[in-house]
Amino acid sequence: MITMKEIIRDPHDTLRLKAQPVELPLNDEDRKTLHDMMDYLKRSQDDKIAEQQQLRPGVGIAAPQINISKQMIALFIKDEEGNVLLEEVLINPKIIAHSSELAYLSTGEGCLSVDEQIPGYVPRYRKVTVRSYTMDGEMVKHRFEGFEAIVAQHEIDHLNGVMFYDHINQEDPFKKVDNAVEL
Ligand SMILES: O=C(O)C[C@@H](Cc1ccccc1)[C@H](O)SCc1ccccc1
Ligand code: NI
Repeated sequence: MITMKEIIRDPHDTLRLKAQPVELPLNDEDRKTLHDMMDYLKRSQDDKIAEQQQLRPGVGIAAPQINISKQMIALFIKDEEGNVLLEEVLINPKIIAHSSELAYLSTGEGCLSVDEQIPGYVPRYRKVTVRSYTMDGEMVKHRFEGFEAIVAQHEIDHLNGVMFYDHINQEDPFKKVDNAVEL
């Protein structure tokens, strides 16, 4: 079971590697890893369990964050009423198209692998089309926009050794970003 102990922290080297593509169909070990990642997200969003197990809430997690340098991501996003908006795994994902328009969270971003707060806007594409694969090796295309697109890009960055703060304007972290919507 994944707890905060299994989540590696900056500046661990693995967070800066380009993760390896996984072989399809997934073997049992990789299937278990993905299941454990999704299970972490669900437990982390259950207030009681998160409190008991001292978990930081997450809406996404990438395998490199548990020191597995493979191209696997779990996404789990609910709305305020607790309805599931997105429950998806991305295997060997690639952004194959994106809007010219950008978007960023007015609150900036955090990361389960970064213990300190790093303030600043993180500009990302407002819409992305992601090609990825199912556990059985079927190719799928996902179109994400808004918050879901931001989460997907944050996680895909982890597969490329990129951290959210790499995108923050060092001179002026809260500088308004041209051609971007603030979410
Ligand atoms: O570290 C991770 O990859 C998981 C992050 C992903 C993330 C951070 C900021 C913005 C989008 C995605 C965790 O989900 S951070 C916790 C969190 C929880 C709910 C909403 C936003 C961020
Ligand atoms: Ni992160």
